[in-house]
Amino acid sequence: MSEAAAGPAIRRLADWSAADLTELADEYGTPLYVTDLDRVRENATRLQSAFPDADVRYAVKAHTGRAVLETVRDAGLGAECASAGEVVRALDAGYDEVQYTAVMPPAEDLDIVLDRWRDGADLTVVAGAGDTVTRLRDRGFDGRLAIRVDPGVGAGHHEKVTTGGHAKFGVPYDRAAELVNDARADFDVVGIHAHAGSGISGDDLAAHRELVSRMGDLARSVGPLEFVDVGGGFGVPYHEDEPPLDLEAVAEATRESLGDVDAELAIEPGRYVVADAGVLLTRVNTVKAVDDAGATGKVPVVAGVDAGMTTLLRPAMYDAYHAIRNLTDERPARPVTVAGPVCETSDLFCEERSMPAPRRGDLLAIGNAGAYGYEMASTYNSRPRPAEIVLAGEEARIARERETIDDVTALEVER
Ligand SMILES: Cc1ncc(COP(=O)(O)O)c(C=O)c1O
Ligand SMILES: N[C@@H](CCCC[NH3+])C(=O)O
Repeated sequence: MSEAAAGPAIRRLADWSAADLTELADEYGTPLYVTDLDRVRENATRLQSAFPDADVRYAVKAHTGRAVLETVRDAGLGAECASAGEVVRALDAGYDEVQYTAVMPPAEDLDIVLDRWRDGADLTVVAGAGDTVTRLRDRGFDGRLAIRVDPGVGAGHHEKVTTGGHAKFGVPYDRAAELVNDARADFDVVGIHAHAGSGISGDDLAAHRELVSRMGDLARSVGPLEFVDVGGGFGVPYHEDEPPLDLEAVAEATRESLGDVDAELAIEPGRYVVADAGVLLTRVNTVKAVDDAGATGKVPVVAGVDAGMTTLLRPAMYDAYHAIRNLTDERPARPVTVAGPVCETSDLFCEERSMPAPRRGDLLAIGNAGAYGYEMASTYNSRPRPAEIVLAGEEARIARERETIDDVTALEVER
């Protein structure tokens, strides 16, 4: 498949039609996630084109909505799951082969996943601790097992999403070969696995090379395997002026660093598949002029919107930058702080960013909201989660209904 068939490497917020998004917000209300399934398919296809010899598994945690899962499955990717819930959702969405990467797995997760395995699901369990291997053995699991390794090298857009080099994830590199060989007595050991972290940019290529090279060495030391999984983490540009990741260069670096191994390469990207396929629409409800003109000489404005950290957590949690566009009007720029309705100081989408001064009623679009957006939404402050619309060709349809306050209290038990 050519690069052209898979679309350009990044879809910027400016590329979305303001008229179409405004129509959706008017019809379905705000806050509203909009996910373009055609773009999801393009991203999946671009990954397969860049890594034609690899098994590409979508890290479903980035966006686990059914419509996205089905689109990615139809594009031919597998599923990488981090919990029993994700495994169940991937199997229900029709994935033939599912990988469960168990992180400190609660007993209930192991029980649910192994029940599915006993029922015949084609599952690979990735264990990141000797203790997890023991628990799997104790539960009578003798199926497809991979060992997650701490590669000792990490990368990512923020320290909170850097996994490599953190003792939480994987078995120590120098103990991995022994664990793989021991496990062969009781399981069908099919692979080794490592993940550097999330949001890897071109600047992190050296860390990626190092991780892959270490995994190549490990693979050669343990003998034939079905796969060497070098994780996901491929980043997308969040700033308007950031270049897209050169996927071909990453693929070439991966092949070179892995060297000759008696195993297939596997990767498990999440963000890359869905980030630029999603926008979050939010309506301005409050505008405040702030007295202090500051160094810019322009009166800063705080614009209150109906989405908050409960809708899109990334700015509050990682200080993540998301592009913001006023779809209603292009007015002269001034320093604007966009703030949500949650009673937390960190509930901000940007602080004193130069953008057209919003007015009450304006519609704002927040870019790259397709990955770790809806999935990290919460009901803090008793705020119902937003609705999600999916686009496919000319069609727009509701994929997740807007929650209500009744939904938020539905599980409460009265005395
Ligand atoms: C084990 C594992 N695989 C894959 C991913 C997907 O990462 P990303 O969405 O950055 O591609 C993650 C998240 O960091 C992960 O922890
Ligand atoms: N949730 C993170 C990515 C972490 C992925 C899981 N290991 C983000 O939004 O950037």
